Amino acid sequence: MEVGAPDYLAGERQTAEFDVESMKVTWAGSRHALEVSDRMARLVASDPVFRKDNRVMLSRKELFKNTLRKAAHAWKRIVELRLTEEEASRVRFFVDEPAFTDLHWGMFVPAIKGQGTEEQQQKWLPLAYKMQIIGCYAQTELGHGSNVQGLETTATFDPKTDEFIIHSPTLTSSKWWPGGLGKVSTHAVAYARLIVDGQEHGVHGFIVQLRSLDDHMPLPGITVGDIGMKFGSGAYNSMDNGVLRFDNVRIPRDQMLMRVLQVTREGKVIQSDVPRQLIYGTMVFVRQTIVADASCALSRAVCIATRYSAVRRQFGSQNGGPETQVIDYKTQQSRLFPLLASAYAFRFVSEWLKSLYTDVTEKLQRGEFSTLPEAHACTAGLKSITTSATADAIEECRKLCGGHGYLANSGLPELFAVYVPACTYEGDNTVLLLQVARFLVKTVSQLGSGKVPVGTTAYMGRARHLIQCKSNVQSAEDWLNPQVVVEAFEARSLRMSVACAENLAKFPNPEEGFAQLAADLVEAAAAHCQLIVVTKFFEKLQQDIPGKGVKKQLQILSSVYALYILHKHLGDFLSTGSITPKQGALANDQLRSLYSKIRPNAVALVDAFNYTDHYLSSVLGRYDGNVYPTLYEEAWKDPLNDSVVPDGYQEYIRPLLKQQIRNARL
Ligand SMILES: CCCCCCCCCCCCCC(=O)SCCNC(=O)CCNC(=O)[C@H](O)C(C)(C)COP(=O)(O)OP(=O)(O)OC[C@H]1O[C@@H](n2cnc3c(N)ncnc32)[C@H](O)[C@@H]1OP(=O)(O)O
Ligand SMILES: Cc1cc2nc3c(=O)[nH]c(=O)nc-3n(C[C@H](O)[C@H](O)[C@H](O)COP(=O)(O)OP(=O)(O)OC[C@H]3O[C@@H](n4cnc5c(N)ncnc54)[C@H](O)[C@@H]3O)c2cc1C
Repeated sequence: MEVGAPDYLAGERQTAEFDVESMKVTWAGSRHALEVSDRMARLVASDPVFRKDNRVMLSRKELFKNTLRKAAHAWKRIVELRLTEEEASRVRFFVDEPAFTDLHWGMFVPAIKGQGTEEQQQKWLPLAYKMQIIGCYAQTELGHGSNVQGLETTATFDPKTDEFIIHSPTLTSSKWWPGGLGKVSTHAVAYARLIVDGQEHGVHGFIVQLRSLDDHMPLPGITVGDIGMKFGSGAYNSMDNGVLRFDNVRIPRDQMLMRVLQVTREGKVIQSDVPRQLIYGTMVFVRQTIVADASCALSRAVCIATRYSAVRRQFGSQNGGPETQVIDYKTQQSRLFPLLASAYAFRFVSEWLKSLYTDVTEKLQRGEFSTLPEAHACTAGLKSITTSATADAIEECRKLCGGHGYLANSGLPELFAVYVPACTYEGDNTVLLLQVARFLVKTVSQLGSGKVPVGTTAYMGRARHLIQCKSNVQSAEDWLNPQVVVEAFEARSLRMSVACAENLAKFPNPEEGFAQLAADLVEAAAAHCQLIVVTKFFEKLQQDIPGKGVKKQLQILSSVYALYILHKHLGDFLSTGSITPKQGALANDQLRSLYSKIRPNAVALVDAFNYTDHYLSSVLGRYDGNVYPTLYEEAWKDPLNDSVVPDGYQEYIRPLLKQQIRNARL
């Protein structure tokens, strides 16, 4: 905010009962992270190349070229200022425009790191780090995305030349969707069925050069292009999602990523001690980062809706006084505050997931693979529930802003359009929950075998208690006790998983049973994942959290998150007998009183996200709350208002009006 400019939300900020600066540190993860983030946000906001207010007005070609310009400029600044990787990734984040760089840094580099041998990493990573090559992740095909084993592209070893021949045998084997592929990438990690000596060895990753490093023309045998416009204006159309076909393209043998499986010069196939599933490792990595992205997108939408709800007034004027701020309506609070609590919940669960991922990666390096299934289930499940909730929440925030939320300059329509594919990419959310369900059913089936469940399924080890326990909540106050809440969530989750396992046992063919019960299995999986989010929020509160009133606010938010989920899924809690209808009603009473506690802190709680006006790009979410004059000013900037009488008047409006006059005379 400019120094001396009026702050229309100052009154809201004065009622805060906690230290906002300390909350900023907690949200960012550390003082260092906050400092880096803050510095990079300002660097981007102050650079005119990164302006984005005109994005939705640009044609696809202009938008795309502008994205290239921004990406090149960002890289130039990163090199000039010698930014660290942490700083560089914050710059890309605040530039806030989907681009080929997301896939280069987010998937191409991690795929080589995770699936390449030491030598392969040494050869390719330095080139990628300096952006002397630009890469994408080419897995999905026209015919198959979820079913990775169903991919049709082939990689056939030719022992005569020591090469692989990469080929697209059918139309449906065309690579379809990879970001950065359409117009930019020089290289791809392409996934194909490995064939050696006529034998198939499953799907593996291959580094394939696509375009000349001299003139960017596709290499012989490569057909490549963009797949076309996507949902919304601006939005994800800055990305060149691409189509790619291979016509017997030859690559050297050492361009197969060989950490999991090696093919020797003689054509021998050697399985290393690394599990096959590591071929899916890049997806595990990215799913984990997508959970953190969910908290960013959600907090951004909530920040806009909260500030605007405090500015906007409707009805309730008494004796000519001001009308009621819409944030004071209980219905507005019951729709908005759970989303605010969810933003914090997703932030902390993503922090935890990152540490789990780091831990599992270290173990994998040491040759310990036992925690991989849990890492897969957690990343898949949390990716699924956080992205679904966030996509719904962005749309809810748009509605919370009434008519003005539908204006592009509210920032919400484009945020929704950019965000919503997160429910599909990196694994369709339903398909991912089915993976979690498989893991849960397996865990339940092993309960009697002496194998003690660990990690996020440790609670299943108390199955005997959880299957019959009764919640002892007697008052609304009791619902503020984390242990009471967690036990209700554990009982609900365990009972849903056990019910699924029992029903599955009735089918002679387990796969047929799994297919028939899929809808119930998905609900059991979601219940388990919600339990994880609730538990990790409460566990966060066990840590030392400095700053006046900060912990208190987080306690309130954690209870709001948990009781909101309980209220939303009351049917599950009641049908499993985890709580009684009376206890459900008490939870709702508690939720209502918690909303009143959030109310004076709401604006400060979104200020703690520390978003610049540039990043928010929302007239409604401006830090200073100066909404109406800005909306009015912005309207006149629309190209339609360049002339008072519109183009087309002479051809289409005037003749119409004249004709009406003639008709009227008749
Ligand atoms: C800095 C960062 C920035 C980030 C920027 C990013 C920008 C984002 C931009 C957008 C970018 C978008 C980019 C994109 O979109 S990239 C494309 C993303 N594509 C997908 O996500 C495809 C989704 N499909 C799959 O993952 C698999 O095919 C599934 C899993 C569905 C089935 O598979 P399959 O038919 O083979 O499996 P199975 O069911 O027989 O299971 C077999 C066994 O394997 C285990 N298993 C399965 N999966 C994993 C795993 N992952 N780790 C460890 N283990 C795993 C499984 O538990 C089972 O174990 P067990 O029961 O036998 O013990
Ligand atoms: C914006 C965007 C960017 C992308 N970027 C990349 C990229 O960079 N690289 C890349 O390789 N891919 C990329 N993808 C592809 C993406 O990973 C796939 O679209 C995704 O994995 C879903 O696969 P699908 O499209 O085959 O969906 P489908 O599997 O065809 O899903 C269609 C419907 O079928 C249901 N369904 C499918 N299987 C089952 C099942 N077993 N049981 C029950 N229901 C089922 C799904 O729930 C869904 O409702 C991108 C996609 C998008 C939208």
